[in-house]
Amino acid sequence: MRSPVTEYLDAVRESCIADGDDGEVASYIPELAEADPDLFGLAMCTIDGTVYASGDAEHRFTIQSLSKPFAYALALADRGRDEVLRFVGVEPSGDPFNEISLEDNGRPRNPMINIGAITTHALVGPEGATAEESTERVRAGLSAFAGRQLEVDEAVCASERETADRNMALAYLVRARGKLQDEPHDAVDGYTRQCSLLVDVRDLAVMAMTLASGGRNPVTGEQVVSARVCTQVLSVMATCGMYDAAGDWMTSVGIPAKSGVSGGLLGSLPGQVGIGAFSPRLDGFGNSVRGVRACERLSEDMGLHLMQAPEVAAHVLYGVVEPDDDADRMREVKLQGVMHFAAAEAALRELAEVPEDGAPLVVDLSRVSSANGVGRRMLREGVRRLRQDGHEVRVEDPDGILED
Ligand SMILES: NC(=O)CC[C@H](N)C(=O)O
Repeated sequence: MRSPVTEYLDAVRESCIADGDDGEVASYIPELAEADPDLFGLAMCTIDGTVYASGDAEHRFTIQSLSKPFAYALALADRGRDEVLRFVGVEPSGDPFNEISLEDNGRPRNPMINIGAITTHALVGPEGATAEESTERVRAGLSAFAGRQLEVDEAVCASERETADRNMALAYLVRARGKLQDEPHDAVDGYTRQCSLLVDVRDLAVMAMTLASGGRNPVTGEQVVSARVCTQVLSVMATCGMYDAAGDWMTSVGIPAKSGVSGGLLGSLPGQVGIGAFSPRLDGFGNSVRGVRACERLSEDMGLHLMQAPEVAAHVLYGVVEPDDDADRMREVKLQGVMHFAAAEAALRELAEVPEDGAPLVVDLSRVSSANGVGRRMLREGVRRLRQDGHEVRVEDPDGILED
């Protein structure tokens, strides 16, 4: 059976093509100007590692700025958040991607624009790593996000190096402010190799889903970075990933995302989906025109906006069975769904209502699908207090939801 999801992606692609062919292929890197402007691929990866793809999904292109969130993730993993924040900020610049966006203290404003990404590249690897070691760690790290070994497109890399005056100038500026750990030439060289890694839209979808699932690659199962690192990266993508169109993007699409000049675009919706798109024609901000349209449509049709309220808490109570005088006088509180703060709060309120009539209580968690740290602590505390008040409580927890 051909999946309806694949057919849906085909329909989204076709509707974006029907909208016209505006936008220009990037030409400031001469090799990029050679791209076929009509290429258009779209892919989606789910949390269990299923990848759906449509259109030119096998075509490989250079990752360019889509590498930035992943290099940032590696720097955070290798040096820690506080250390990385000493060198690169997290504020949206509102500037184009190649602007001189420095704070008064000399820190680049964020890691998603060139000046911040060059600085970030030099922070990958252990303290004291050589420029070559950082660059190889970036290649290997991005490969782990993709779940396959990524290679550099040497022609694009050489082409960008020859025209990298502006990036070189940015690197010298940061170096002059004491925020660049490598020699400017080495940092730009490594960053350019990072941008020249070849990917296709499936890779992007898997990489995006890895960020969206707390750092675990859904296909290989490898824990690439920690969940805490992913939270930081996704937050910066949400506020800075689409350059000076970031606000417009967040309100209309509502998915943490990153774009790049070769025409790639990726979106990471925490816990739900990773999206990869490729179409080389760019708008004035340097974002893929068709990629943006496709994401707008996916978000609208599938209700993917991050700020849309989920309906978890209201349905936490599956039912209460009151003690039956004829039987063994047991009371049951049956809970269901995902146990976050809001759901656990509703459950605690229900537990607080349990009358002190001596009937033993069963708290049934067999329909609870998962709990986070807060949900678990709150439920445990509720049970502890009931017992302290003299209730006889048994917790039915076949999946070990309350265990760490
Ligand atoms: N926006 C981009 O994709 C820019 C990346 C490109 N390598 C550059 O440094 O200019």
